[in-house]
Amino acid sequence: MDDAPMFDVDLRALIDVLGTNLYTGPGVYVRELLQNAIDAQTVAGRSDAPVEIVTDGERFAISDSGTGMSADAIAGLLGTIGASSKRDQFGFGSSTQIGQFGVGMLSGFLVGDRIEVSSHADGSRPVVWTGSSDGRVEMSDGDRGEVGTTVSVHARGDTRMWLAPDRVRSLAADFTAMHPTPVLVNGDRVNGGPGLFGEASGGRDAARVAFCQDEFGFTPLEMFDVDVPEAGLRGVAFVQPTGGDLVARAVHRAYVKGLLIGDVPGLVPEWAYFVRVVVDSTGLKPTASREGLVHDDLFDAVAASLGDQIQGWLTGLGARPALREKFLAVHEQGVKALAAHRAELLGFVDKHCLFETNVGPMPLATFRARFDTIRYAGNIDDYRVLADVLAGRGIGLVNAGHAFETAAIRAIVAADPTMRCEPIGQQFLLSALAMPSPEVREEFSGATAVARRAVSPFDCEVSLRVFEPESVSALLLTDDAAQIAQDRSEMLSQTAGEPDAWLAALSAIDDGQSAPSRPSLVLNAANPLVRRLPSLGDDVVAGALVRAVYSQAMLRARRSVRVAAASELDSAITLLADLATRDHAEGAPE
Ligand SMILES: Nc1ncnc2c1ncn2[C@@H]1O[C@H](COP(=O)(O)OP(=O)(O)OP(=O)(O)O)[C@@H](O)[C@H]1O
Repeated sequence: MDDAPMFDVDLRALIDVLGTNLYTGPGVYVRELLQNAIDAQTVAGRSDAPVEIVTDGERFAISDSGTGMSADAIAGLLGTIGASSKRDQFGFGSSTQIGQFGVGMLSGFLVGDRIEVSSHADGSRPVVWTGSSDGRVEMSDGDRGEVGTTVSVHARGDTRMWLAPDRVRSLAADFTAMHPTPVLVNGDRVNGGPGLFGEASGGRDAARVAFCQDEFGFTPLEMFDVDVPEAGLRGVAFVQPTGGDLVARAVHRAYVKGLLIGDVPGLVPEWAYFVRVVVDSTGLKPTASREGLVHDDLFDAVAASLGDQIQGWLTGLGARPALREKFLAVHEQGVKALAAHRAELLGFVDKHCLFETNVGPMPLATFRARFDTIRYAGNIDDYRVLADVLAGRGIGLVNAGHAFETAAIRAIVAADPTMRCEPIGQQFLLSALAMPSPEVREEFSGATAVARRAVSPFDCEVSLRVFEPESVSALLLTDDAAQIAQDRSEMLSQTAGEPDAWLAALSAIDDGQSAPSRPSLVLNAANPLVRRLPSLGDDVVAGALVRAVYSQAMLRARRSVRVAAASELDSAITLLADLATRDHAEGAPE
């Protein structure tokens, strides 16, 4: 069995795979070697001792005072790809160290062809191990005095930039910013300073603001602590001071055991788009590249828990009016937009987000306490037509003119079965406007019939009401459903006879439905011109007057006139203009 053939590994090819598929760039070698040094010191109980990097652009060397490795350990661990001392017998990663895959050291080959490890373990002879990217390894006696390890890499010609002191300094500083172990690059400490997670005294909050500005690019509106004990996670949530991007996935900053993982999407639920978090966790698992987190059950539990904590913060705004106002000034539309899809936001939107209503701006909860039914207009035109008239009659109306407001209202109502909700369109006005007296109705019976005939080419109902102001001769009330039905029937009639399968299908659907309500021309019996209708005695003139009134109502409702209707309306107005001017023109031809 011992003689059984083994895999030969083409190390160069393996390094290419790691470089192009696992890691985002050659700079990861700084991170991997730093992490090995910190892990070794953690195991040796010397986390407070500095890890020192010396680099001049040609040669990079990192020294630690960790456990060191004996010749046997080096042969077993470094000479065997995938071997790691950081997994237990069951293959589980260590709770204190970061590494576990046994490939990190290979990242040195991304920038150099030779890695030299000079190590001294307690009770063993110092040793030097050299590994080459062509797969050759050498071992010789070393002369290192203190226990610990120095790993050196010599730059390949094209990789010198990755060993440049400034570059190394910035990579090391980013990676170890949250770690207590002091890291020196060419003698200068690159990490430390007041941490994000210490006590409030000692500059912690200023450090948090600076972190948010540097890393997320904004000064937070508010910041608060978050923690998820089962993931050994602590963190800070920063609330964005400007409306965030609802579509882009927000990324958050994650550290594991104090070492940078990077930007991680999905760490908080998408509805909490207004928050960015920085977290440090001992339980979340880094991916093999260590530049992302494994999306396992614990990750999902963390996202859910952070969501709960952000929701708790939102709820708490109820008792903090000044901050709530600031928050709503930038995020009101955003949370309204998401409320329909996120039960977590509904309560907040219901209680605190203002909706325009015909009795002043107010949250829906306040509106509901005042009116037993949430009546809302689903578009702004309808709202404008209806708001004042209904307010005058004591009927509350919400402007749900933006699509997401309608959706938010529906979701809020759906969450509470005791609540009543009624979308209303312009036709609702018909029931809200006063009917004329029986005498006036009687007086208008003939005129109404003439009016119906006059507007019959426009597929329109005629009703008679009395309303303010008198100067308005008529209203054209068109609900969306009626308008859509009218547009569709017009489209069908224009294309009649054309063999179009899509239109045929539409027409088939149409046949199966009961006729939708048609637009209504509501004549105002209080208007002087309309009042003249019953006494005109000439149906042609009366018809022309109704069509002129219809044109005015069209203009007022900001509806455009269809081509077919335009000529009918044109001749009506010409007739009236002719009648009105006939007696004034001197010497003009008849
Ligand atoms: N500076 C060091 N001091 C002591 N031991 C070390 C040092 N660097 C590496 N080792 C040993 O070599 C092993 C292999 O290191 P390598 O970086 O390849 O993988 P790892 O750190 O175990 O896992 P990962 O691939 O996840 O980083 C380590 O498990 C550790 O036992």
